This record gives sequence, structure tokens and C-alpha cells, in this order.
Amino acid sequence: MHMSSIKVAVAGASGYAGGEVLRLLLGHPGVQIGAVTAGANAGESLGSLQPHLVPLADRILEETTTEVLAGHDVVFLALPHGQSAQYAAELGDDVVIIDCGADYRLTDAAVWEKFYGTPHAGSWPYGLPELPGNRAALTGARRIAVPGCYPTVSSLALAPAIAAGLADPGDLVVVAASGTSGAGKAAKTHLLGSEVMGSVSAYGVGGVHRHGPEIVQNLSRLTDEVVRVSFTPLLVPMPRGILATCTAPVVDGTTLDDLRAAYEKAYAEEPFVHLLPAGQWPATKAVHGSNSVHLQVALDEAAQRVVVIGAVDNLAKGTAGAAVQCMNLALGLPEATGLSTVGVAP
Ligand SMILES: NC(=O)C1=CN([C@@H]2O[C@H](COP(=O)(O)OP(=O)(O)OC[C@H]3O[C@@H](n4cnc5c(N)ncnc54)[C@H](OP(=O)(O)O)[C@@H]3O)[C@@H](O)[C@H]2O)C=CC1
Ligand SMILES: CC(=O)N[C@@H](CCC(=O)OP(=O)(O)O)C(=O)O
Repeated sequence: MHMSSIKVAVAGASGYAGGEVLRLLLGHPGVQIGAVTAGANAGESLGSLQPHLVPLADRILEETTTEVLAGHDVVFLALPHGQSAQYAAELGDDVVIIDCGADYRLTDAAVWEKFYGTPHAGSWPYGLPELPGNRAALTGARRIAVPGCYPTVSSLALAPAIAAGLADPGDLVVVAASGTSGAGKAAKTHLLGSEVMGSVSAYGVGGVHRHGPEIVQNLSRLTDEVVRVSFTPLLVPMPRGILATCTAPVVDGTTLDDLRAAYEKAYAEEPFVHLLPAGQWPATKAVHGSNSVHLQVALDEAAQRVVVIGAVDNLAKGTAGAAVQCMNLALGLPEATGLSTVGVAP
């Protein structure tokens, strides 16, 4: 496909993920933005809901229907869970669909039904190209499931140690703190400013958060051993960003040099995954607005655990940046087109 002729629609353009997809697409050299759609906000101007998207301010949000989405080369779905299947079924294979929702991420129907409580729609190539084996399946794909934000950073943080056989995948612990935009724009009582400001809280505790099985699915592809993860999300009073602390027991005799070598090797050729120099620690600010994942690895000698800290922008590499990266792979464009490794700081 010619770079300057990719016609793209975004469903859920009034939301956080859809807005971020549009922000990134405005910086993509090959894209022409077609339909932008919403639910209850259909009929409103995009500028009234997403004032930062200045070049699109006069666009009117259309209703989300198959007819509106058809006729584009690429459709991004940034809709609530459970909404994607109807469009996936009705849009032909001539349209590339990139789903930011969860509907097609999990391969096991029983696991899906346990955590989402609805019938399983199916599974599509999983949009985390940096995990071994995934990139080939994404190249030229017509349907792609964009990962969840916590699984993106947690899987990338733990994968090299597990793939290299340096850590025990049966005892993984992930505690990850997220900004509030991870929960979406729709008003929620626990996200009111007065509840969130000046406080950090845990939620989804005790193995009930739906991103636990997504992390297990990703890491299980790297080892023959059983993967178990204890995943605890935290909510912190900032708009964007995730900082994940991921730990696992090391195999006897593993040194910090072994660990660093595994991480350096795994991500040496990856444009968006950066192992920081020794002594530097990831921080959400440094990845704000960028498609980067920052990682640092340490060995806790007394506990005999590897500790990996990862930072990601939940709306960029955690959703919309990954979605654009996947579009590039699907269309055979250079993978980093329109995406930046440069954050906004301070
Ligand atoms: N926020 C994040 O960090 C991440 C989000 N995602 C996924 O992206 C998707 C969107 O999330 P997010 O942007 O945060 O959510 P928001 O609540 O911010 O946005 C939801 C969007 O969907 C639209 N919508 C809601 N209901 C319907 C409907 N019945 N039919 C058509 N459109 C509808 C809304 O339109 P209206 O304004 O009219 O209500 C809005 O545009 C979700 O599946 C989420 O899981 C994935 C990874 C991270
Ligand atoms: C802070 C916050 O609430 N975060 C969201 C995860 C956002 C995400 O990755 O979304 P999906 O998997 O739903 O696509 C949550 O924990 O539900």
C-alpha cells in the first residue's frame, strides 16, 4: 500500500484510547483520517471532547455502525469490552481491524469467561511484537488484538529472565501502579478527584484482575514450566503512566551479569524497549507520551529474586502506540513510523 493513502477510521474517538490513537495518527506520514465515531456523544464535535486534537476540532463524531466504518483501509476499535465482535463479523477482510479492547486477546475460552463473564469472541494475533514469535504473526495480519496496558509492561519486564531460564516462572509477583486514565473516561465513583487526589490505593486484589491471565498467557509461551503470577494493581493520582515492580526467584547461581546479559540480548534490536544504564531507574515521567518502555533489572541477593522495574505510558505503548505499531506491521510499513521514543518531561 502507498504510504500516503491509508484511510483510517477510529471508533471510540471521544474516549481516552481513541483520542490517543488520533493524536498519534496526526503525526503519521501515511495516514488520512476518515470517520471518527462515538456512542452517546455521536453528533458532538471532536473538538468539544478532545480539544488537544486541534486539526480535527471541527470533525463531527458519527454513530458507530458497520456502514460508517466500512470503506476504510484500517479501523481502530477503541470501544468498551464486548463491542468489537459485531464490527469484526461485519467488516470484510479488506479492512484491517486493530482492536484496543480485550475481546480477542485471550486464547482460552474458559479463562475468558471466568474473568469477563461473557461468551468468548475468539482470539487474534497479539499486538506485542517484542515478545518472541509475535512479530511474524502480526506482519500482514488483517485482525490484531492490542494488549492490555499492565500486561504490556509486565510481560516485557519478565520475559527475558524466563525465556533465558534464569527465573522460576511458577512464583512471579507483579505490583503495578497506574494513572487514572487506564480506567477510561466514563465517570466512575472511585475515580472522582476527591477520591483519587492525594491517595494511592489497591484494587483488583487477590488474583481477580483480568490482566493476570493475560500475563500468564504471554509468559507461558516462553517456557515449558507452569507460569503463576500474583498480580496486584494500584491506582495513583496521576493521569497517565504505569510503574510495574516485577519479581521472581532466580535459578541457583544466577548473577546480575547473567540477568543484564539476557535483557540486553532480548531487546538489543527493539526500538521501543530500553534497558536503562546500571543505576538508573524507570519513572513514568520519562515515557510520558512516548512509545517507549523503560526497564531496569536488579538481583536481590538476600531474597534470591530478580527485581525488574518497568515504566510505560498506558495510553501510548500501553494502548494507542502499540495499536499504531501494529498497523504499521499489518500494512508492511516500517514498524516505528509515526511513533516516538521521546517522552515529555518534567
Ligand atoms: N485507557 C487505557 O489505558 C486503556 C484502554 N484500553 C481499551 O480501550 C478501549 C477504550 O477504553 P478507553 O478509551 O479507556 O475508554 P473511554 O471510556 O475513555 O472511551 C470509550 C469510547 O467508547 C465509546 N462507546 C461507549 N459505549 C459505546 C457503544 N455502545 N457504542 C459505540 N461506542 C461506544 C465512547 O463514546 P461516548 O463518548 O459517546 O460514550 C468512547 O468514545 C477499552 O476496550 C479499553 O479496555 C486498552 C488498554 C489501555
Ligand atoms: C487504572 C485502571 O483502571 N486500569 C484498567 C486497565 C486498563 C487496560 O489495560 O485496559 P483493558 O484491558 O481494559 O483494555 C483496569 O485496571 O481495569
